[in-house]
Amino acid sequence: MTPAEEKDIKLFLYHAKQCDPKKCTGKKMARFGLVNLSEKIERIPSRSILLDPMAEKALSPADSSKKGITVLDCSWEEVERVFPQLLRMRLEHRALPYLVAANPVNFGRPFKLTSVEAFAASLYILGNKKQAETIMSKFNWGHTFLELNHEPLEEYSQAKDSKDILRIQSEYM
Ligand SMILES: C[S@@+](CC[C@H](N)C(=O)[O-])C[C@H]1O[C@@H](n2cnc3c(N)ncnc32)[C@H](O)[C@@H]1O
Repeated sequence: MTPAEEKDIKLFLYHAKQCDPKKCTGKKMARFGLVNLSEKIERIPSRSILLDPMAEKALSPADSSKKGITVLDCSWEEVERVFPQLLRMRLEHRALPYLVAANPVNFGRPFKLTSVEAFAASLYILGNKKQAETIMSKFNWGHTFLELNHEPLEEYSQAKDSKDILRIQSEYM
């Protein structure tokens, strides 16, 4: 698909109110109208992809038919407690493959992405590169994330399925 043909993928953010709202990248996206923000867990649409750092399956282009992408904006200290609670919901849990953070808090650290980085990486992998650039353009370090990860993101976006993603990831780790 060329960028001109891209149809926006719906983005959902469940905000657990565990971070400083002034520094929260998800809240900033909501201020720009780039994400549907909810503080009620039951509002997360079923069958959307839930970006879960602990999920067994990696996100791949084979997930492009799912109903939107959901990020759970919580503290990293709470991740291991909060995500297992969501397993009862009908969501497709997916982890992102090896990518390096470019945000000022975790710059250079693999896997530990902010909400906006996680959304942008997913959009890129699912073929919505223009939408990924649009959301990152609201952050002064946003372009750096896409630049720093350009090579793996391009490769991941050409992958066939989750297994293929893991094969590509192993070349970067
Ligand atoms: C833990 S919160 C932290 C948000 C941070 N306070 C902010 O301002 O962006 C980041 C969320 O992005 C998603 N995420 C980040 N890195 C991920 C990864 N490697 N795999 C899957 N999801 C990831 C998850 O939904 C995760 O809960």
